[in-house]
Amino acid sequence: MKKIILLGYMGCGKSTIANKLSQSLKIPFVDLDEKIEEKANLSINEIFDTRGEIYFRKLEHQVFVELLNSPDKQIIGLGGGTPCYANNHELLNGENVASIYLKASIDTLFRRLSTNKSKRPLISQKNDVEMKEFIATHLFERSYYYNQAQFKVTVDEKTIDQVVLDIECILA
Ligand SMILES: Nc1ncnc2c1ncn2[C@@H]1O[C@H](COP(=O)(O)OP(=O)(O)OP(=O)(O)O)[C@@H](O)[C@H]1O
Ligand SMILES: O=C(O)C1=C[C@@H](O)[C@@H](O)[C@H](O)C1
Ligand SMILES: [Mg+2]
Repeated sequence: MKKIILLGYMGCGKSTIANKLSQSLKIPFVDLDEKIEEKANLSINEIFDTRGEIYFRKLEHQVFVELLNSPDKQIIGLGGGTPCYANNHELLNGENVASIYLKASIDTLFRRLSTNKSKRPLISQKNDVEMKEFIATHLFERSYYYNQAQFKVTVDEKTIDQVVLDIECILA
């Protein structure tokens, strides 16, 4: 398998799990958000603030396609919204791709994101009540796209190592 793709809502653990999986499988990890920041030479927050979300979504699609077309074996951690724009969800079932949805509940996401929202422009200005409501609605709207992944791993109440093991079983 050339590309292992991890996807799911902000805070579900894509970057954390991909890093661990990368160490365990000895396959390099590429974080799509970081690649976009490199390419634009701006942080995600700066891209949203100065260029707007539509510009970001076009760049996100372009960088995702470039990564998929590269010949290297890679673990790719998508951005939280990647599968939901520009028909990117259709790329989750491409040749040589294993796509895995890291599924987290609203409560898990709220807990993780409320302590860590400054780098996430879609939620950075929201208070706790607004954020919980936003996550619930947004996750519901996005679930159709996340469910296009080939595999699904529930992450609630699991340690990072447990999630990594679950993924290794799927890939074995
Ligand atoms: N299985 C887990 N158990 C406990 N905490 C976890 C687990 N997985 C991730 N976390 C924690 O949840 C937070 C969010 O994780 P991470 O940044 O990896 O999410 P992400 O999906 O990459 O988010 P984003 O889409 O915003 O980049 C981090 O603080 C991380 O340490
Ligand atoms: O869920 C989203 O739409 C986003 C998630 C992040 O990973 C970044 O890609 C950006 O903040 C947008
Ligand atoms: Mg991440």
